[in-house]
Amino acid sequence: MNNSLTIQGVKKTYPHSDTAALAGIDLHIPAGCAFGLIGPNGAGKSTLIRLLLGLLKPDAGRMRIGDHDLATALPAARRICGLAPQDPGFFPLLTVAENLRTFGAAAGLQAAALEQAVDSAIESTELGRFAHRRADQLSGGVRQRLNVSLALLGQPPILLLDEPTAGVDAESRRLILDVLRQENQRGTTLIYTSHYLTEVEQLCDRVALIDHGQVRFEGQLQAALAHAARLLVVRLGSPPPAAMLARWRSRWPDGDIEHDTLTLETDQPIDALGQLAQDGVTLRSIEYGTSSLEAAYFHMRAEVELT
Ligand SMILES: Nc1ncnc2c1ncn2[C@@H]1O[C@H](COP(=O)(O)OP(=O)(O)OP(=O)(O)O)[C@@H](O)[C@H]1O
Repeated sequence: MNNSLTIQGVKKTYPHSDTAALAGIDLHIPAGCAFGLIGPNGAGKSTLIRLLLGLLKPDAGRMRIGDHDLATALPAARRICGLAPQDPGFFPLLTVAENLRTFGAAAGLQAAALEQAVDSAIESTELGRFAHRRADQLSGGVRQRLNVSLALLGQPPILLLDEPTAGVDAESRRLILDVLRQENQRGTTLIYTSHYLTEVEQLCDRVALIDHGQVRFEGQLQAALAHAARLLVVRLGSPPPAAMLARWRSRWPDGDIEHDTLTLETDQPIDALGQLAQDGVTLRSIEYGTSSLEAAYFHMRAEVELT
């Protein structure tokens, strides 16, 4: 089965808004990939997920899920996607098991297949002891486990997960990540949005940074991390005086200077440190060669601000 996704030239402006939520998105998400969508609040991540689910219509562009073009075959595309939305849509007065049965039936599962799908979703998210508890009486972590288990119903080959660990305790968070990793190892394609970059780093093999409705970086996680490994991050004793700041901005036009922190992408960290020593500044700490998605994220965001 083809469980890749392709997004071409997708644009969306909400009614009564004068800025585009998505200003032309092109992405290809390969089959079986764990794809992290990252970006600041309001970047357009949830809008993209809503468009992929057909909850919104794009103003321009095309989207394919598997072999299905969303403009002409939305129901078929929806059938191969499981969704964990940012605001869970389950019924508060129904129990966990009743919610699962209701959603499973709505997705077309029946009789023994429905019971088997419900049991399997409960088991993988360890919801057994909450099966008969009403959804509105669940803690935050267990609610999100239910949200994820609804996405898993019937083992769809594509999962769209919009911040499924927001507000979740460490235990439920680990459980959710483990479940998603196992799904991905079975070949399920994941599209995963989160503000927790360490999670994205643990789970995903490709990432896209979205900002102001545009893709600012897309590629292998390892490429983003390699990028971060060339970052020199220097924390100064105090913010540089205005004249020095101006000198640095012309010396390192691509550098980022935020209060008392200078970030440069360079292969020559010793040269840069030598120049700082000549300027006579006090250094509080120096980092080079560390690679985390968080470091890469801040650098990519700084680059966006420069453009
Ligand atoms: N229903 C709506 N009506 C009007 N504007 C909206 C609506 N939903 C989102 N927006 C706007 O569209 C832009 C993109 O929002 P979106 O929710 O897609 O961002 P996001 O990256 O998911 O943010 P977050 O990380 O906070 O969830 C923002 O400027 C937001 O204010």
